[in-house]
Amino acid sequence: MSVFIPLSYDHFAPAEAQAKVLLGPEQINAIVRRLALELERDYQDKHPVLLTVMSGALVFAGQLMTHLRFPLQLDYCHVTRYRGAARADELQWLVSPRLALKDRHVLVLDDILDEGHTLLHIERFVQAQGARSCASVVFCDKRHDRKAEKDMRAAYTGVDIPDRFVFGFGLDYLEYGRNCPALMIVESL
Ligand SMILES: O=P(O)(O)OC[C@H]1O[C@H](OP(=O)(O)OP(=O)(O)O)[C@H](O)[C@@H]1O
Ligand SMILES: Nc1nc2[nH]cnc2c(=O)[nH]1
Repeated sequence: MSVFIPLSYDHFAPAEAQAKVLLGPEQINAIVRRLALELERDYQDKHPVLLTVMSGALVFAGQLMTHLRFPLQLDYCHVTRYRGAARADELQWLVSPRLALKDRHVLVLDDILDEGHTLLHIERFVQAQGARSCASVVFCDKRHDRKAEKDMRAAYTGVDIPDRFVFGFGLDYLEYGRNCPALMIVESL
């Protein structure tokens, strides 16, 4: 299945030009290392499956993995609500996990918890597969009162961020900007 995203660099470029650094690479690295220590404390002997939510969590998962010094297996799924845009649409499954999740400890890795529909949906899917446990790890949590469930939080959160559109460190705007090493904030979106 494919998702239609128009070639849109002409729209991305002005947003990039006015974007400001919210978190630089060193701050990001410190956050990721702290999360790795928390996971090491809790998952040393659990041989978890790290279920990376593509595409946004690609960079976060890659960086986090290099700090995890315990046995784990990696898998991914792809669910999208935003299709490259700044506003959400219907949730769409593009790729399902490959590993059997039954009786496994599953860590769902995502770059951002915004309204939370994506994570809730994936957590329910993982539980329905018969996982032994399921916990979410998000790099950032956008703070506002529009969460899918009241006071929703991930089990592990890297950093809370303001209620503004962000891109970089894996997150896109119109599918551009994922390769930016900083997390950028765009006030006007
Ligand atoms: O908490 P929510 O409001 O549900 O939003 C969070 C989701 O939105 C983004 O994915 P997106 O749908 O943009 O897909 P992508 O990662 O492929 O860009 C992000 O990577 C999260 O998975
Ligand atoms: N790139 C990006 N994707 C998102 N998905 C949900 N919120 C956001 C956001 O602020 N930026």
